Amino acid sequence: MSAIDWERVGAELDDFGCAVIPGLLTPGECAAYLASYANASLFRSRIVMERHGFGRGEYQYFAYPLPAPLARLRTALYPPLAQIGNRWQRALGQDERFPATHADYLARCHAAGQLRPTPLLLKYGALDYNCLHQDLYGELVFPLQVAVLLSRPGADFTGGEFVLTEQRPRMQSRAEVVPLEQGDAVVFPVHHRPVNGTRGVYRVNMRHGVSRIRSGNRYTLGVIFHDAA
Ligand SMILES: O=C(O)CCC(=O)C(=O)O
Ligand SMILES: [Fe+2]
Repeated sequence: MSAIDWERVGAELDDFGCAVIPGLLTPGECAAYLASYANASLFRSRIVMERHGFGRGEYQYFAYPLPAPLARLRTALYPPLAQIGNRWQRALGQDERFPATHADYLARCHAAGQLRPTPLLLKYGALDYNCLHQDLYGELVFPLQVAVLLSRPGADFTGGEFVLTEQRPRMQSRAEVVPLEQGDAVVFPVHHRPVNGTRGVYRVNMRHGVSRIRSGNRYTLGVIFHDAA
């Protein structure tokens, strides 16, 4: 965690709308998260994506208390992301500021009736995919989130690329495909981000998803910082 170059992460988020943190988790940590998918007692709910028109595949939301390593990871990732989020708030002329610690942000969520944990594990098999979406779960939205690839591309699965789209006002949309290795994390905006244009700062709408898995199984850990209503 201490080795992460947050300057670079912030700059790439500004320039491209996403940034990769290589090797955020070790192969051993990835394997442990992946294995925990089978432990139903760790989760508050399981979603079969096809039933909701979300795509194909499934995911489970962790229950509170989160597994200790996950709680530590989310707490540690939050402060530098809150700084980037606050910089974006200023750029967009928004008044809301994110507190310095995740505990204080969660207290805000809880006061607003957003009480349920949102970190999740996603599981995809051959032909599965995740439609472009935004992880909004109530009024309070922390502007950045993180997804960690737990499986090995090329070995455990093929296809299944992480995809982001950026919808610019009155302009054509732009796509980014984010290559990830096992343990790499991608940081990306939950719903929008500021972009510097010739006539000042404007706001672009962001969505993320996963292209079709061609073969094998692909698992992801999703870290979202706001709780759900
Ligand atoms: O499986 C992925 O890479 C996407 C996960 C996702 O949608 C999320 O973490 O919110
Ligand atoms: Fe998502």
